Amino acid sequence: MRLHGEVSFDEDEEEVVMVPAALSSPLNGGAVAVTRLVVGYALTKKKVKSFLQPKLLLLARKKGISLVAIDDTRPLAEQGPFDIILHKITSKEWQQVLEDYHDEHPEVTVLDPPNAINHLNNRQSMLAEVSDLNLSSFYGEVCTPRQLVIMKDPSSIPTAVAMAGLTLPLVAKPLVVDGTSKSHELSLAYDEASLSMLDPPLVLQEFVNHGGILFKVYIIGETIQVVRRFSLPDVNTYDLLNNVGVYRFPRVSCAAASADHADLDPHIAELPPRPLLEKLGKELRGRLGLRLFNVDMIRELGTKDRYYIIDINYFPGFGKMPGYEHIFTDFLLNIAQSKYKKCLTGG
Ligand SMILES: O=P(O)(O)O[C@@H]1[C@@H](O)[C@H](OP(=O)(O)O)[C@@H](OP(=O)(O)O)[C@@H](O)[C@H]1OP(=O)(O)O
Ligand SMILES: Nc1ncnc2c1ncn2[C@@H]1O[C@H](COP(=O)(O)OP(=O)(O)O)[C@@H](O)[C@H]1O
Ligand SMILES: [Mg+2]
Ligand SMILES: [Mg+2]
Repeated sequence: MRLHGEVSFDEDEEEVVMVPAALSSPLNGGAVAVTRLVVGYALTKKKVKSFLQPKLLLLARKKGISLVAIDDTRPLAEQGPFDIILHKITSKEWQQVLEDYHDEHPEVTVLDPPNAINHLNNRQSMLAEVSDLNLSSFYGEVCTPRQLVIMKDPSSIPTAVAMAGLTLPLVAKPLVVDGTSKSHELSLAYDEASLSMLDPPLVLQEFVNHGGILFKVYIIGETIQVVRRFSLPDVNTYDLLNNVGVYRFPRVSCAAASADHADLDPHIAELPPRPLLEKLGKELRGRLGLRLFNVDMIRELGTKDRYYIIDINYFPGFGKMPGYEHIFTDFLLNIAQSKYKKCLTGG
């Protein structure tokens, strides 16, 4: 572990060690840690605006965390040194730069490793990781809707759907998730014949009625926070019998507008039990190899504890989370603290 400074002694003759982390407990021999943690970030302008809010920057500074913009016009190796690199850039070039840099600097924590993030850039591999969760002993069952991947030939879709036995209506989602607005252009299909109007590659996912409320489960390291968001309305039999075609629908649930204070049916609005969320978070961190993500989860209408994961997002809009600045800065310091403790114990 690279120390930023050197051992020195303050006026109380206390050994003061400059370490790249805020250690709340005294160091060996009673030294008190002085903190400085350097976090390099590679984020789009839009993300910088939504995530690096003044309240985060202020608290980070108070906690001895320097947030440094990575200059993508200069070699990464000439920048830093960094303790942590935080990023959300989808280009292959950036991924290669990051992987080469990490080969040279294994001591730098990359949040999160590009190869783990790539799993979420495809709506098939995204959910494949969580299709066989077995959490039923933790207050509920969590699964994923049945879905079918269509790579090409739209005319083949109606037959493929009939062969797969998928139940209408279906949500059509672009297969690739790459941060563009196109990857969020979703449609609802009411009948099989209309499916041939769709534009592969896509995934067709069975629509699950869930009372129009979705749970956004945000995960930052070991911290989990769940919020309610408005979602698509239920589709009843009448709708199915009296609608044909494929309908594009706008982005509904990423709006910051929370449904947490809406007047909702308690059976629909009741949050998933905390033990379930804790177990789910632990499972997903392990399976996905990620520490910064969220999960769109719905409870099937009429059930008490049957949940479906319908979407997983890397480095989502944490800025919308109440109190995110405290959660995120503590998360960064905990990373450095555990690295430094490992360094002290040779672990
Ligand atoms: O896909 P969702 O569920 O709308 O979540 C979005 C999504 O993560 C989006 O990222 P991207 O898929 O466009 O790359 C996030 O945009 P930013 O990275 O600019 O923040 C949104 O913030 C997410 O919304 P939410 O945080 O409500 O899940
Ligand atoms: N299988 C589904 N059943 C019911 N509603 C769904 C389903 N899939 C998506 N939705 C609705 O569409 C919204 C967007 O779908 P999602 O998979 O989260 O795409 P995005 O990555 O664009 O957020 C969800 O927030 C939810 O409201
Ligand atoms: Mg979503
Ligand atoms: Mg998404």
